[in-house]
Order: sequence, then C-alpha cells, then structure tokens
Amino acid sequence: MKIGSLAEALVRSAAPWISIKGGVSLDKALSEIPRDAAYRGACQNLLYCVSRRRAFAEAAVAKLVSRAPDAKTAALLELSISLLKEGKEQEFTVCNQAVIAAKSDPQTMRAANFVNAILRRYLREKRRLTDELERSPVVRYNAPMWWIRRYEAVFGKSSREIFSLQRRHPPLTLRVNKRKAVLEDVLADYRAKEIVCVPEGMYGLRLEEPRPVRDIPGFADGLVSVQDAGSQLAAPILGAKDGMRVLDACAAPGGKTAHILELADVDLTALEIDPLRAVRITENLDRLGLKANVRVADASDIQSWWDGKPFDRILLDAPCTASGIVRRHPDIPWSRKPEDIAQLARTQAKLLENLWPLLVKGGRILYAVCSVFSEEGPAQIESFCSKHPDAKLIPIGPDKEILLSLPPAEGVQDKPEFFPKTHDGFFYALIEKI
Ligand SMILES: C[S@@+](CC[C@H](N)C(=O)[O-])C[C@H]1O[C@@H](n2cnc3c(N)ncnc32)[C@H](O)[C@@H]1O
Repeated sequence: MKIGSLAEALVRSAAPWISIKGGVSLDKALSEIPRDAAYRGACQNLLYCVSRRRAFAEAAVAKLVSRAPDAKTAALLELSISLLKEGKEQEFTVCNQAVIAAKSDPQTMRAANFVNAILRRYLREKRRLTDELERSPVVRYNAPMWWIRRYEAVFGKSSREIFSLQRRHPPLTLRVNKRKAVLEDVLADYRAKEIVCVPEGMYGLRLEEPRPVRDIPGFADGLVSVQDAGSQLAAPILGAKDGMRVLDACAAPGGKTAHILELADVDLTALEIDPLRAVRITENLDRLGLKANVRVADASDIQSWWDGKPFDRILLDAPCTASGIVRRHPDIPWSRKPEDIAQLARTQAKLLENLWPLLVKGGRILYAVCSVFSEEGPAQIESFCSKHPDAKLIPIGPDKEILLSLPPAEGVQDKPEFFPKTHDGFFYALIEKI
C-alpha cells in the first residue's frame, strides 16, 4: 500500500507521542526523528498540534471509547482528534489518512475499523463533546490543575488571557546582528521580498508567518538570529562594555552569548554543562562571525573551570521550570511536577551563591529565568540580597524596575520603547557588587 504523507506522519508520530505522554520532552522526542527525513516537518507540526490540545484529545478519546485501546491506537486517535480540533485539514482527509495509518502498522492494523468508527463518531458529536469537555479547566487551559492554580496565583484574572495566548502559535522573532546589519535595512529588504514583519523591541523583527530558518533571508550569513523579544532584553540590560571580562554561565544554545558579543568587544567565557548543547553555542557563534571561550563545565563547580580572574559582568540565565515559554513548549505544564519548582529554585540559588565571589567590585550579575513563578524570580532574588549586604539591585530600563517580571504578552505596550510588545514570560534582576 502506498502511504499518504499525512498517514505517514501519523504513523511516525505515534511512538514519539507515547513517549511524550510518558514524560519525555517534546524537544527530545523531536531530536530522535532523523533530521533529513522527509516526514520530519509533518511530524513536528503534528506533535506540536497534539501537545497544544493534549488534555482535550485524551479526554475525547476516553469519552468516545467503551474500552481503553492499546497505546498505539490511542495515540493515533489522539493525534487525529487534535488535527480535527485544529481544523486546518479537511475532516474526511484526516479520517481517511488515520485509517490508512492504522492499516499500515502491524500493531494497529486490526484496529483500522475501530479508528474509523471513533473518528466519525467524534465528528458527529464534536459540538456537544467540546462543550462538555471544556467545562473542565484542565481541558480548557491544557494544563494539570496544580499548574493552573500556580498561574492563577501569579496572574489573577489575567491568567485566562495568558492561557488563551498560550494556545496560539508563538511568533517568530528575529534579532538583527548589529555588527552586520541595520534593523531598518533588514526590515526594508524583507518588505521588498513581501515578508510581512514589524519591528519588535530594540533589535528585533517579528515575522507574521513562521518559516524555516533556511527560508529566512540573511540567516545563513549571520545577519539575523531567531530569538524571542523578551530574551533580547538580556544583553542590553547586562550592559557589557568594550574590553570587559564577561561570563555567560549557562549559555547554550548561545542566543544571549551571541547578542552580548554583537553589542560589545568583550572577552567572553561561555559555560554549558551539557556537551551536546555546548556544540550549538559554537555553531551559532560561527554563523554570526563571533568568538568566545566556550567550555563544557558545571558553572557552580568553580574549581573545575575558573582561572581565578574576576569578571566585570556575569549573565546567569539559569535552568528553570520554563513556565514563561509554554507557548513555544506546550509540553512543559505536563512534563513538570510541583516539586520541580523548589528543586530548581535550590539549583538557581546555588549557582548565584557560587558565582557571586567571581564578580569584581562594581561588577554586575544579571539573573534571568524564563519562568513566571516567584520562587524562581522575585523570591529568589529577595532571599539572595537579604544574605548579601554587598549586593545592590540596579533599576532596569526606563521604568526603573528593580525586579522585572514580564508576563507572556502579545501586542501589549504598557512600557516605554525599550520593551517589546510581543514576547515570552521572563524575569530579570540586575545586581551590582558594592
Ligand atoms: C535557560 S538555558 C540557557 C539559554 C541561553 N542563555 C540562551 O539564551 O541561548 C539554561 C542552560 O543552562 C544549562 N545548565 C544547567 N545547569 C548548568 C550548570 N550548572 N552549569 C552550566 N550550565 C548549566 C542547561 O543545559 C541549559 O542549556
């Protein structure tokens, strides 16, 4: 049987989807699909689609079947229902391709009629079913209840809006490499090429339609990089000047490392604990024509890597729950456990504590996390400052905030020019050693 491309994507996505449901991250599952496989792009779309609708797809399958099917058949049904819910593909195409997919895999072959019957029943009952299922906040917001409560505690009434924003596709934001191009020129060039885009923050451009990097003019030549606009605030806030010695303590894949180097001629050490991720720092710097001392090391194990010379600036973009970037990583609420927050907060505290002595007097450390939870942001910094009388918080940006919490936002401009309008959730605190 010649298998259609959607059917092939359904078949190829079933096993990764089962592993994602078992706790493997979406990034890791995608990294196991061969880079050059023709079906890779379709699988990626499908796995993002189902991750954004995980609670709905699981609840719908549970409602529609009288006896739980085997894992592969359940996965095929959930993937297909998420596509039907998304509504981009024709309904009959999804049903037909799902049946072809079931028939093409020896493990699901005998369930092909069952898959057909369940999907057709879903289509007949979808309105009633959707109303019923979406009464549950878990389905409506696509997150476990503990996560929803956490968000509500942070954002109050705005949490609904933030949850609905996270269901939409994330924007594709680029950072213009100041060493090689001028933002206005790139903007004009893209518009001439009919790429719809708008300026975003100080160095960014937001593209209306996402596209692979190979189709972004100037990407291969290092004129632009992909980086969220909230993330693009780190280098300017850090404020490294020519000649300074700078440490980027948790650097991979190197987005902020590169931005620091685009803005000033500094002697930069970039540390990364994960050797595979460290390779990506060098790849990114090579593409942009930048240089740093990239090392694989545990930043908190100072003895293992430090040469004893203090730093003028340290960026600590610490490992965190990533609760501010769910729009880009829709699997995050499902892959985290409540106890992860305290565990990660301890790791962040250790990194801060151990890196503080490496800073020269008058030097500054920028603490950053892409999390919206207080334990990883404001509470972390308040606790650190209470223990360090030589730590002084420096106001950030024209609004002079000392603890800058940016909620995930789209088109919101309640801050001066300096700030982007559309960005992920971030927390920044700039601390000077006095
Ligand atoms: C939030 S990401 C950094 C993103 C990066 N700054 C960028 O903008 O592209 C955190 C990184 O820190 C690394 N990491 C975690 N613990 C570390 C440690 N103790 N020492 C060095 N790197 C660490 C993680 O592997 C991860 O790549």
